[in-house]
Amino acid sequence: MKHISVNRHNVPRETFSAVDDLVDKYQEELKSFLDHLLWWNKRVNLVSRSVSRETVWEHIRHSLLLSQLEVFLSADLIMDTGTGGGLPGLPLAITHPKKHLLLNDLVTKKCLAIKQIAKKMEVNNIGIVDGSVEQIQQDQPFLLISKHAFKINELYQMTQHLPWTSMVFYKGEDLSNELENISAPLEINSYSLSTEEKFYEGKSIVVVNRL
Ligand SMILES: C[S@@+](CC[C@H](N)C(=O)[O-])C[C@H]1O[C@@H](n2cnc3c(N)ncnc32)[C@H](O)[C@@H]1O
Repeated sequence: MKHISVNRHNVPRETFSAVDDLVDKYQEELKSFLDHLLWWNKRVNLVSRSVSRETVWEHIRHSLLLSQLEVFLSADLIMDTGTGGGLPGLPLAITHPKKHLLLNDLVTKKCLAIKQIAKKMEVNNIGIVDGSVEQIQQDQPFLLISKHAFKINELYQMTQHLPWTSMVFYKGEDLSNELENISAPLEINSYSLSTEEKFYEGKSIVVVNRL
């Protein structure tokens, strides 16, 4: 696939340290989000029912890794599609109050739950977009992000009509089955998160740019 270039990078240890500093700074708010998420998870299936508090906390920290990449730093409007219980969108909104985040999910009851969480926590820099990402209408350019919800080609086909500037995926490192049927020229930068920490083994953040 000559029209799609894939460049691979490793995320350095300092990036994780910077995220840990951010977690320390917003410790109280992020712990409150964790409490709300687990409370709602008993009523609405937002994350796996059997998942431990510690693992959900890791997902929150994982969500924040994007905040260290230029593609996020330079974006004012960000849409998180397939957000489920608000990951990665809500932790990013909590720690970046000057950015505006739109959180989208297909399932109305998940959207209602995250709306309630944001209201209770007074997180005012978000909007909720209920329904399939295919149906969304948006004129303003934005950064499209998604964690563990879509394959690259799947989301690309569903959002060709939207003015996203880049798409960011939280996913594994093997992209071989995800680029078929994309005819447009793209540049992909894949940032490996594999470190000595078991949680991040085989995980990456993939940035897709239109050329
Ligand atoms: C595996 S969950 C991931 C949730 C969250 N991003 C996380 O990391 O915990 C995938 C989510 O994508 C949502 N989803 C599936 N198809 C969708 C679509 N066409 N438009 C918007 N959301 C969709 C599902 O409802 C589900 O909440």
